[in-house]
Amino acid sequence: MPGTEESIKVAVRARPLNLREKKLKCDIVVSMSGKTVTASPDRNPKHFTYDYTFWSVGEGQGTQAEIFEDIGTPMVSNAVDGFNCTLFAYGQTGSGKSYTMMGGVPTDEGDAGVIPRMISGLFEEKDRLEEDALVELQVRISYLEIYKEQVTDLFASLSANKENKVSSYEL
Ligand SMILES: Nc1ncnc2c1ncn2[C@@H]1O[C@H](COP(=O)(O)OP(=O)(O)OP(=O)(O)O)[C@@H](O)[C@H]1O
Repeated sequence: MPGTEESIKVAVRARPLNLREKKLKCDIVVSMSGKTVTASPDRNPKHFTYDYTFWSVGEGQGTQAEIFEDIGTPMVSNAVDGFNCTLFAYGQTGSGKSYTMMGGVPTDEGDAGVIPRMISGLFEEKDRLEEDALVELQVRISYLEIYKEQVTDLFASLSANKENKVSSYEL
């Protein structure tokens, strides 16, 4: 991000155990302290340091609002300053990518993910700057999924594509 030492920031988020994992009485095999994540803390611990860590395992911890505050807000202000920004979610299936990016229960505002929060923030900034007649801003958005080396345009099925075909491209 401009104005900071590193142009790429990496965050890790732990999600709560799901029902299946609870039924199986699975153990949580990571711990977090500050920016350090420890894998297998009880035997053969391995430490990894990130720019941000979000525990999200207990109630009210690592909330959607905190993720937006730490990651989304600086990206909105950098985008408004004219820099290209990318937010990229990576993780195995069921690890919480969609929940982090888009959110959970649609009717619960507190559950909204980083994308809807960033879009609101972006348009608030756009309105504010245009009201002051400082600039005229254009906003362009694309929404892509990369799965098994296939890039899929997730907006394609929502737009004018009447046959409901999703555009995708081989990498
Ligand atoms: N931080 C979290 N707090 C509460 N629930 C979460 C959290 N992260 C994920 N979940 C829940 O875990 C489940 C799996 O999450 P999600 O669908 O976001 O995973 P995913 O990585 O997008 O999976 P896939 O790659 O299979 O699409 C969902 O029911 C989601 O609501």
